Amino acid sequence: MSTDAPAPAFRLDRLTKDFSGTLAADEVTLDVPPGSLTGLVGPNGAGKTTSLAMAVGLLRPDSGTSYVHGVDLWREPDRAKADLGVLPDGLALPERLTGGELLRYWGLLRGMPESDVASRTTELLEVLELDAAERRGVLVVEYSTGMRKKIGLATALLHAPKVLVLDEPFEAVDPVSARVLRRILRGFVAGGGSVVISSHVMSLVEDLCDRVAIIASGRVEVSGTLDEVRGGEDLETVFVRLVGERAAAEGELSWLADLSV
Ligand SMILES: Nc1ncnc2c1ncn2[C@@H]1O[C@H](COP(=O)(O)OP(=O)(O)OP(=O)(O)O)[C@@H](O)[C@H]1O
Repeated sequence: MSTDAPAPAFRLDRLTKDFSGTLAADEVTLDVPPGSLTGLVGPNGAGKTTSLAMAVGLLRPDSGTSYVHGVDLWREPDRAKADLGVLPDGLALPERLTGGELLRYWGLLRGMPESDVASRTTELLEVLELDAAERRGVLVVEYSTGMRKKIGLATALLHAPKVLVLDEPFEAVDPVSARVLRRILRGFVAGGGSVVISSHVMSLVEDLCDRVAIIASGRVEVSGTLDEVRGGEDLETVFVRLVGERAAAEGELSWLADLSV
């Protein structure tokens, strides 16, 4: 066996899901090396959320599994999930709590020591700029979409996981917070952590990620380092070529073409 490449920190291994005839994920396979930041991109309905949900244990695959540092997540979920921080799509949070209360609840549920939960909660609320809302006693149910995304991220980070899986973490997040988040993720990776994010923003993936996978119609079309996948072009060009661009039909949306009064 070759000893060249380190064992992946996170592996999606032939994950497959058929929703009553819709093959949402077709043997989706992806290796995330330790200390890397992988961007998962693909058009709407490509299977990103389905694949990530199966990979983190939120959706049972028809077949295939995932491994967190070699631990089979579907065979040993408790062990695998201890090292996993997840921001799922459409996170359902206990809403009648403040952000701080939610993090405390989450941390104690994870079995963390109270003092760690308290100090990390304070720090996370401050770094993610949720501390002012906390002082006003704002409940999560009253949070904006971006604030909900940030408190979701805080729950993913609280227990210092080794692998982060974040479904569209930058969606609805303001530019200042996005910078903070990029800084957090870069620091996390520099410390040996591994990250998978899904995103529709090619420039963000090119700026942040060192690896990328393009998924279309439930299949990983290409994956590798950013440079391998781009092959000298920009990511959007490669993406559109692989995924296929819909040609404009003559007269398309003609009712929008002349809005003169
Ligand atoms: N619970 C479900 N029941 C039936 N079909 C589903 C279900 N969830 C997803 N699908 C279908 O599976 C396919 C993949 O959906 P998925 O949400 O994984 O795509 P995605 O790449 O995350 O899309 P987007 O970029 O729009 O978020 C789509 O055809 C979708 O309609």
